[in-house]
Amino acid sequence: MDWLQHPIPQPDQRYKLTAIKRQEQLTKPAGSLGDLEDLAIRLAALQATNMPSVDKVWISIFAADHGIANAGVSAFPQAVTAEMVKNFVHGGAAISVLAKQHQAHLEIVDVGVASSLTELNIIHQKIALGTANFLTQPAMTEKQLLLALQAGKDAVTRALADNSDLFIAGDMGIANTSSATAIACRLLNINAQHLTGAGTGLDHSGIRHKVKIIQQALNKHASAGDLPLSVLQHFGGFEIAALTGAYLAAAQQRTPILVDGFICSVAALIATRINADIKPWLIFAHKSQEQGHQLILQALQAKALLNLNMRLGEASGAAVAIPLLRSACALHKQMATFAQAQVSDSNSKQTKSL
Ligand SMILES: O=C(O)c1ccc[n+]([C@@H]2O[C@H](COP(=O)([O-])O)[C@@H](O)[C@H]2O)c1
Ligand SMILES: Cc1cc2nc[nH]c2cc1C
Repeated sequence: MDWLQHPIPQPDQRYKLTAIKRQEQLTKPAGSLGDLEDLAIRLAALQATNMPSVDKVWISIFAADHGIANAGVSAFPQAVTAEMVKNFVHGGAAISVLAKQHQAHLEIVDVGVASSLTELNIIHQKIALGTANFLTQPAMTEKQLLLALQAGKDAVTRALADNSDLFIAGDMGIANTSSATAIACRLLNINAQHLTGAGTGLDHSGIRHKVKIIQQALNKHASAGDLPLSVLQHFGGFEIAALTGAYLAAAQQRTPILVDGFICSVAALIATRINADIKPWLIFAHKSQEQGHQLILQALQAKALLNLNMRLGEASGAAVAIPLLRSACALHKQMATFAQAQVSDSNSKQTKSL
């Protein structure tokens, strides 16, 4: 698995400078398009082009189950993971609607759903029938971890073969906020109490129980240390490992990444711990309502584009941000410059009327 350590290129500074200059020349007061200007400049540098575009968007949803679901940490039963995968395929899920609305390619990858999905038209890379319960043992073996990371890389290979100019990944897995929370607690050295949230909708006593379980697991695996791959192996899940592998592979291959909510941001955090050079390739779409997301974003020194109180996962928060990226690119490309439109710029002499 030496590919994990492959270098990640820096964004292209020449295209960045050219894009900054162009933004200064467009017919608007300097900086008035705010974060949309930064987005266009970032995308120009990442895509190494004068005119960035996000016309071809690729979305991979990684689905898997979690042994920790047995500990009663989710408001929903484990069966929902498989049921939602069917819903994705049949077009009824939020991400199905959003992918269609934005003409994005949507694929579902089964990396560890507990029930058989062989009849479905999805990518079949099932590693096991869910992770082991990390309360009692490591969530996965080292071999399983490597397979899950590879499944993420494989998704990027398909995205690039399709000439995608933006990569989005999403997660589906009942109990995966417990997995993601435990990982973040260990990587950031924070107690479970400060990071644990409601996930799919636990009430106060449900959250108290979830905190207890996650803290117990953190104590049990104290000797696992805080190296990112060890933490991932101990706390899971297969879809989080696939997200991590996908993000690293996308950045290695110069593809900008639009990151979804809490679970995806934890995968992004793991990826930055494996190779900090990934940072500029990660565009954070939204701040999830999940309690710990703000702390993860802070740790990554990242500002999310949107704050819509969403907490769905399945790449939905990233998908709703696609039009923002498209607007940023369209403005950058199509607005007239002051010279072209013969509009006086801020340096022009004021004509004094007597
Ligand atoms: O990404 C988020 O911000 C997010 C926040 C809360 C819940 N989810 C989704 O809900 C599921 C996990 O929630 P839970 O309560 O079962 O741990 C999983 O399928 C996630 O995609 C996702
Ligand atoms: C219904 C449902 C849909 C989801 N989509 C992503 N995670 C989810 C969790 C639940 C429970």
